[in-house]
Amino acid sequence: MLDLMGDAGPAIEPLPGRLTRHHLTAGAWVDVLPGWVSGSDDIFETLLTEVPWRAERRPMYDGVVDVPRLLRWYGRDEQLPHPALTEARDRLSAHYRAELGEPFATAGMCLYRDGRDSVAWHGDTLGRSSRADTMVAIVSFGSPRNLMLRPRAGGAETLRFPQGHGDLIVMGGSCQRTWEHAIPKTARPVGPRVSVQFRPINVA
Ligand SMILES: O=C(O)CCC(=O)C(=O)O
Ligand SMILES: [Fe+2]
Repeated sequence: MLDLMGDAGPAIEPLPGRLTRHHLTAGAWVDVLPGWVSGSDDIFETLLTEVPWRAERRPMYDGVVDVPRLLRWYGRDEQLPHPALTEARDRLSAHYRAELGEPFATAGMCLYRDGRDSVAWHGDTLGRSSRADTMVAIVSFGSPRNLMLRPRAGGAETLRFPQGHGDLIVMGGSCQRTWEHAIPKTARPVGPRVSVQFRPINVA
């Protein structure tokens, strides 16, 4: 999982011509590029140790439950915790500029401490993404976990996209409105994973 060349710094490959697009139903798509960021050990270490992770609690039924992952959200003008993440965001913005029509701006981060941490089925439908096509680009660091996708309309099979150290997945088109995604819990022994989600402004 971790890079063999431990002291090699992060390197971010150019995006043009390397992404594979999967067209889903209803105008949704995902682009994938495994191993987009190499030499990611340094980024992962920084994310684990320097991000001020927060535990959240949310109302559920008649009680309050712990959100099963730690969170941190970086606004448009906030310095990201590692320069390679700024470079990743800027490369994504440049590559998708024509199709997206605006840059990626915010960075949401999740820390899945082990296989018991997860995110339940949902679409990122707060803000403009409830009505309009948009993109959410996710870069993963650390232990691999599965990102699952299923159409809201039901019917089609659930799709599984394994997300490992340095992998990129971009959900685009109507994906947030017409499909749902999840990171399921796993009984396999897995170490921590951090995901960094880049979104345009007013998409969450
Ligand atoms: O961790 C991931 O890859 C997905 C996180 C996610 O879906 C979210 O924060 O909205
Ligand atoms: Fe999400």
